[in-house]
Amino acid sequence: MSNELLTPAEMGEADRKAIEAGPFDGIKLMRNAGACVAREVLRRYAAAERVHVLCGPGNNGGDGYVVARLLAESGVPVSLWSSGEPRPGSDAALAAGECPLRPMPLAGFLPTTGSIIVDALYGAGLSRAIEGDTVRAIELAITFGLPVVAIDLPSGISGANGRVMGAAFRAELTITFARMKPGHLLMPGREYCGEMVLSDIGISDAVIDELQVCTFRNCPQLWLGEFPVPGVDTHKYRRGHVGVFSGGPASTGAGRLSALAAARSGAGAVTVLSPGNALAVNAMHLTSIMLRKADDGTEVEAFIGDRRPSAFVLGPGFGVGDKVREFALAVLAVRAGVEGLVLDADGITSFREEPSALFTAAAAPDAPALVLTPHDGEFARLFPDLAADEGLSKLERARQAAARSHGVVVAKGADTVIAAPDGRAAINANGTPWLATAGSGDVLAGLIAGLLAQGMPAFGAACAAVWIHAEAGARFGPGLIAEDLPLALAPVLRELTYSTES
Ligand SMILES: NC(=O)C1=CN([C@@H]2O[C@H](COP(=O)(O)OP(=O)(O)OC[C@H]3O[C@@H](n4cnc5c(N)ncnc54)[C@H](O)[C@@H]3O)[C@@H](O)[C@H]2O)[C@@H](O)CC1
Ligand SMILES: [K+]
Repeated sequence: MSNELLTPAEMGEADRKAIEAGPFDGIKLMRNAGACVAREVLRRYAAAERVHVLCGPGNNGGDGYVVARLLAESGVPVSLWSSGEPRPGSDAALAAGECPLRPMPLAGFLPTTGSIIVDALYGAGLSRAIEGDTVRAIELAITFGLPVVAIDLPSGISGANGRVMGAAFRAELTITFARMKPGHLLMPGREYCGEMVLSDIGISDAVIDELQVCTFRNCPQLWLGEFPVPGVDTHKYRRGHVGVFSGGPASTGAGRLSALAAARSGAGAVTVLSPGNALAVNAMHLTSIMLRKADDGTEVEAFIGDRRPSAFVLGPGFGVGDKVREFALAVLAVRAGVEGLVLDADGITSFREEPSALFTAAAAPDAPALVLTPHDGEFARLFPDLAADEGLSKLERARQAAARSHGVVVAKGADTVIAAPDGRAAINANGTPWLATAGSGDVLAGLIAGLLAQGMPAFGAACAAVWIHAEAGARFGPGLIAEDLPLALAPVLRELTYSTES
């Protein structure tokens, strides 16, 4: 696995363990890191008239001295600038000693057009806001419109949470080592990193395994082993049955989008549970998807008893109020057969006055899995204290929300975070702005429920759905509307299904 995300502290620990385990000591790891960066610079920026390497006082600067030496040895014109001397005896001091170029003070940094910048000022060790000469260098890079290649992280971006600390370089390319960090994927860090390259510098998987990391980049590797593939002897009810609650006559579309997505995801049957006064509207728009009246808890329970549904979607277009709470608690009270409840949109907002009722129901032993899919506003309604806590990253917020709610939390956005109550979390990285369209969240909710209904565990189902949804949106591209998404899921699902067979 190479999709673990390491905080800067965990990365430091991995460096130490790798050095202890050998065969590479600190300076050798640094030479490997510098060599990876130099290779990328030579390959991608062969036409650069000059490379300005900006070195900080720590090991990030140490990588920079290696890059400067290797580029100079390759005949590239290099200017070396330093914001502070490396500590005597450190690996960075050794790397500086091996570099034939003498650094000039960063205070005098003046680039020329046609050159590029290698940013080796601060990486994992950034501990406070950037200021002074570094801010000036960042401004000059912008003024001259120079491409920036960042080593490990663009200086000024926190590896832990992706925040800009004072100011930051906007890199065209960021080369990081061993594993990515949360700050590479959380916004705004992701935008500042530009294209990302993950380089192997000789830190083994065994060393990373020892850290028992529970934060991941969301990619198929994380959940493909749990992805449902129907056996040849299956029948429709073995592929799961999803119930989707519809809103009233004027807001039935959202539920139908969820229903379509659940059906496309491979669930064998889908039923729209509709208020009596919206049955006619729903009936006009449904073909393979079933329709059933559900005006109160008794009718929901009767449906569960008769049809043995395995997952539900509640919230899209439903309207805020008592009925949501009644239906959600009725579903969470089922003790066998129902795998999960996806609570979205109005479903989340309806619990704002009394979230503990929801969380307690989800905490009960053998309760169906709860999956919450809030965007920022909905998140703040259910978890106001976490949303207001400036000290928490989106990753930490989602993780705490999952622990508190006893549910899987899908904190949506350009950097969707999926967190499980047991502490696992994944940050999604294939998001696309084309998904920022009305109804796209309804499709996501249906997709999660469809995967849950087929027996996929809740965290995996949520991660898979987020990734598949984004992949489908990105492939469709311009012109995408939510109605297109259920069908656009098909090629992505097809590829995943066949890749599990190889
Ligand atoms: N052996 C290792 O540990 C390896 C480390 N590597 C590199 O080492 C980096 C981490 O090195 P370090 O832990 O030394 O950290 P950094 O080099 O990122 O920064 C630490 C130094 O910067 C200073 N500093 C932090 N924030 C500052 C600010 N806002 N303004 C001014 N000074 C500031 C600190 O006081 C310290 O001197 C990684 O990002 C990676 O590039 C790689 O060489 C691979 C091997
Ligand atoms: K850097």
